[in-house]
Amino acid sequence: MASSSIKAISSSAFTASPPPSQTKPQPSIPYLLSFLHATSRPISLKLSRSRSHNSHSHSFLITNVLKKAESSSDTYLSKSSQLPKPTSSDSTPTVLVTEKLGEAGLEVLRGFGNLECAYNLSPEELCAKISTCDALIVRSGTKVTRQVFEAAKGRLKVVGRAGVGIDNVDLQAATEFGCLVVNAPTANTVAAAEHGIALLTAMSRNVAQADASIKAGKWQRNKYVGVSLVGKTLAVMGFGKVGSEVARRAKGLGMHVISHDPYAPVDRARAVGVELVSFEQAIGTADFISLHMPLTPTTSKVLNDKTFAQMKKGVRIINVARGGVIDEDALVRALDSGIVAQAALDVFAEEPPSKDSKLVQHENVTVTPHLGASTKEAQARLISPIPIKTLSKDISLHPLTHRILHEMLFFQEGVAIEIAEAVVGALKGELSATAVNAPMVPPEVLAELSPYVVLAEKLGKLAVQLVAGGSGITSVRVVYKTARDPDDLDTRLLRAMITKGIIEPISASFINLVNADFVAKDKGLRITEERVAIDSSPEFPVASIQVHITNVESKFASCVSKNGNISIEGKVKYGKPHLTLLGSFGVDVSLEGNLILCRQVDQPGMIGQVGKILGTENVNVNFMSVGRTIQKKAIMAIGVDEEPKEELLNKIGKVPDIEEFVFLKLYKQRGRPALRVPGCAVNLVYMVMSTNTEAPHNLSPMPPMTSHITQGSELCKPYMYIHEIFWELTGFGFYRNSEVKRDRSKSNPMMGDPLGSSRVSSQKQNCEGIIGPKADNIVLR
Ligand SMILES: NC(=O)C1=CN([C@@H]2O[C@H](COP(=O)(O)OP(=O)(O)OC[C@H]3O[C@@H](n4cnc5c(N)ncnc54)[C@H](O)[C@@H]3O)[C@@H](O)[C@H]2O)C=CC1
Ligand SMILES: O=C(O)C(=O)COP(=O)(O)O
Repeated sequence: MASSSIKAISSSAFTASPPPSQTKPQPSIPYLLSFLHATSRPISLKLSRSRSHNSHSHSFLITNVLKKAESSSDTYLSKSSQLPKPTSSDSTPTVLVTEKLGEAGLEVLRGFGNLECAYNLSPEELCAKISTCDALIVRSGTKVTRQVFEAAKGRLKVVGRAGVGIDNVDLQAATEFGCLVVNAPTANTVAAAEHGIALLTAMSRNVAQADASIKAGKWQRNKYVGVSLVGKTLAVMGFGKVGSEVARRAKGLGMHVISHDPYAPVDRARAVGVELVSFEQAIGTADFISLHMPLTPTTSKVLNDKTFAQMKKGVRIINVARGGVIDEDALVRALDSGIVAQAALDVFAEEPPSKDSKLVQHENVTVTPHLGASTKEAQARLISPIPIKTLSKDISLHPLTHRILHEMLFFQEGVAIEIAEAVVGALKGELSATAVNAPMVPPEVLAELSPYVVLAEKLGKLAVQLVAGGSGITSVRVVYKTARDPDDLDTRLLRAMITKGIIEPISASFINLVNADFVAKDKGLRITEERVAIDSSPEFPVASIQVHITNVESKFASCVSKNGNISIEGKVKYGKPHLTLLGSFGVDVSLEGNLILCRQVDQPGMIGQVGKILGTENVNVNFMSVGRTIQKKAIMAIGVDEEPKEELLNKIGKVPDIEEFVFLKLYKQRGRPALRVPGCAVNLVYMVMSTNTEAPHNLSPMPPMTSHITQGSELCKPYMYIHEIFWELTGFGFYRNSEVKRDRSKSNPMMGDPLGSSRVSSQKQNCEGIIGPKADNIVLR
């Protein structure tokens, strides 16, 4: 059990630096759940639409703790106080869509909140509108600049890019403002690949030019002799989703396909029969070059005078990626000199390009107006290579699971639905699977970390309240005791929640996974993390979390450890956060409600005296714990539901032999802290399918659960339903309020122990037990 080694696992070690003067992130209107807002509930309450929390209403006894940071952000704080506070009337989120989106996606958005479609807005008009919007959905035609985030005045929580390329969104600004950016990375892949192939074939046979010629009354058969594709070498630059689909199709046309992509796995390319080669080899040997990389500082103008000079004379270029990856003036020169025989372009550095653009007007250039993603199927409809009826006949399934299975196995959803669901999910406080500027925490990691996430935020809140006013926090050390290997413990979420717990109560900032590190750095707060390896079962991710605040004075001397730091430690017990160490004193206090901590002489009668004071003032005590210390001292921790009046606290302070006491406000958890994680349905259905195709028939609704699935669209119900079952019955820590309890007498040994081990692998087995024919081994109440 003893700690065997200590090593730093990661660190967001920030040196105090003055915050940028003009670009302060503004606080969000705190009605959204989870990581996207400041709220008393740290984790998304699934399917809930309650948005009535106002973090600004919490009063704290501590002031001036982040003195240094606050004094340097006076302007920001005073500005923030002018922000509109949420009211019940504006609690329905507003989503602004600035470019054409498929009707199916708009329908999802309408079902969730206020939808406003305003196309062709000028930058000024967008800025004027954005402060009334919670989400913005754009395609490639809207530039979401820093000015837009500034103009949003903290209300904008998510930007949805209905497509792949996010080069039109200022990601740095979004992150600084704590605004999540999500995209729809898969729905238009096939469309873009097909357009690439369309341009390849059209260009090689002069289709566009010949079409224009014949419409102009000419018949020029000799002029438009084309080139054949079969046996020619195509270099696919960027072997990602689109590039690999282009490669697959080009091989079908009999081409020899090579690819350059510094990050693509060799195996994936080999599986398609494509050889990965160096940049020079790719451009030096290809007859056709098709561009499929993102526009980044590295790929900007990657085709330029120098690289055109390295190409085979007469090479043909296709660009369905981004105009900026080509130096367009250099391409005109290469076309004029004959190095490049032809080019087919869907994208341009400036869109739309100027009417008299030499490139667009060049006779050897075929152009389309950024149409890569523009098919009906990509934008809105489902693509179904296998008809539903065929599938249903082969595998007899409950209707509830149809949509999930089809989508998983056979369907690709349109961009509109993909982005609408991502944005709605983000507004509900879920971590999005398509987040672009937040770390992706896989669903199974999220599931097992969830109780620790609650603990982390509570420890942050507690620690900051133990700091005496006037001493600025600059350095926080977090220690995780864990039996897990470093690779098996992702602490970003825990660090973000500790940061949130420390900073939010004492400043106008709001913290989420997107901006936690940025805000900490901005406030000159250095957070370092350490791992203490313990010799025990790695079943649980973390055995305990310690928060140490260094170089500060405390208002409760008992929480200062021997090395002079404010030190607290917490553990998750039975799915609930507990305080287990205060300074050098062991305690065991459930971190719910508010907390009164007293240090007293260890003698009979103390508990009675304090209890009597609380009782006469009608303050309900929900728990009490006394920890003895050496030297005849004791620490008494009292959990109270209400916030006691100041006179009452003074009375406690006057009890003889109470040497010091502190009141800490931790807020009561409202509702059931639970987490809806995208992707669970897929895990579950995968499991069901792989083990028992009959099982979905047994997904008949269980009454206590159905109340949770009545919200939301019909379309979502199967998901919600399966999420409910999955989490209620298998996600450890989610049956916190005893809604789900195993009745051992009815346990079915064939089905495994449904509330047993909580590791991911066994969760799947547990699901089998629960979703299988005999689900009566679970009692719901
Ligand atoms: N014209 C249109 O309407 C559409 C355009 N696109 C664009 O197509 C491009 C590719 O999209 P996806 O395949 O979905 O993205 P992806 O992220 O799946 O693939 C991009 C690939 O480029 C590779 N890459 C990154 N840097 C590279 C470099 N320096 N050299 C070579 N390869 C590099 C990456 O490793 C990755 O494999 C993006 O620029 C996207 O914006 C996508 C959809 C529609
Ligand atoms: O998804 C992409 O990257 C695209 O370029 C598609 O752009 P669009 O949504 O059609 O404006």
